[in-house]
Amino acid sequence: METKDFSTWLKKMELSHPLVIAGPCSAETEEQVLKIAHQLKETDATVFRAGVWKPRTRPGNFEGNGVKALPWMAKVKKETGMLTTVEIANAEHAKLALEFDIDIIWIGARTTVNPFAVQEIADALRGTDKIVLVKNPINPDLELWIGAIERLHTMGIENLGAIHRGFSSFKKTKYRNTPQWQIPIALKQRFPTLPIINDPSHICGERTGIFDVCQTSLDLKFEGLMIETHFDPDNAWSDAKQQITPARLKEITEQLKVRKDRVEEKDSLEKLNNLRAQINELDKQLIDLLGDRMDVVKEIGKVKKESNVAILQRSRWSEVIQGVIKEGAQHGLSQEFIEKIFKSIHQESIDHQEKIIKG
Ligand SMILES: O=C(O)C(=O)C[C@]1(C(=O)O)C=C[C@@H](O)C=C1
Repeated sequence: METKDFSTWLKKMELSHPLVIAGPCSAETEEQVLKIAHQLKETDATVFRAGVWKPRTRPGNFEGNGVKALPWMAKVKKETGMLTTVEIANAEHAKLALEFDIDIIWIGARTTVNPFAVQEIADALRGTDKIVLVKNPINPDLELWIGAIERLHTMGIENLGAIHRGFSSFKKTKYRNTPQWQIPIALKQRFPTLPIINDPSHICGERTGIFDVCQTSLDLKFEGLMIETHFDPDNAWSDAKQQITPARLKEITEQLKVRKDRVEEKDSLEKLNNLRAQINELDKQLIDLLGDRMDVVKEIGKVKKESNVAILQRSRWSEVIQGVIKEGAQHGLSQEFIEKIFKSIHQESIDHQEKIIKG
């Protein structure tokens, strides 16, 4: 599967810009759906999205109009020429989406987490030539995301893609769902041709920040954007805070910069090569230093073995962390970054000392 070309469906669209999927969080009424779709005709949007079945975290919220809204999507396609897409969460939804000729079907984040549900959907969609997009699971688990894509591929579905909507976290951050960009990047490394669509609406959870997340995703070579759009966002029946108007969508896509794959100008290329040579040298020094540090850690391991002392030394480790955070700040390095790196270093130290103590 790694070597397959998954981008055919996107290439066939012959777009001169990243794919834009837009439309309301929920299909509220036929009038609302059609009004938004007609306003989107003035934008770069090629695909119209609307939630028909809405999985909600807590009960008592609007859970979508269900099958009743599917003919509205057909009307959108007929009146505007846009392709249509809805989220499905089970095999029954999958069958209905096929029956109503929805062009792109996406599997939601809360469904991707459940391999049984994904398998039932894959069975229901077996052999379809419709495009199927898989949102990342709500938990940061790349293998689960890939597993869902594999289940669909095994059922003969070739037109595949992924949607990155960020990941739930217990820790409060400025995002509704933290992007954890390293995860979609790792997906791209494994499946270089698999189109990945970014969903800044669910990452941000509010309007501000949408532009920045879009720009980051384009800088990381994502193939498209899915943005929740409503003519009256404040009065939307779901996710009111994160929807934007079609006019704002137009502004955003006009301001976004799509960058080239690589540097072509001779002078810049020379500069870049020089800087990369410096990076190579510095990386080598970093590894040498890490190796030296680990040699000292191993010596400490021997002392601990002789004295029968525990590997984990919490107060010493706090002292180390406090020191490097302070040092890092002087170099403009964030506390989060330093903590992440030193957590890995600490783990490696513990692994080495365990080997010494046990051996
Ligand atoms: O100072 C020690 O006791 C060590 O073993 C070194 C080290 C480190 O990597 O800095 C490793 C494990 C301990 O929890 C604390 C610190």
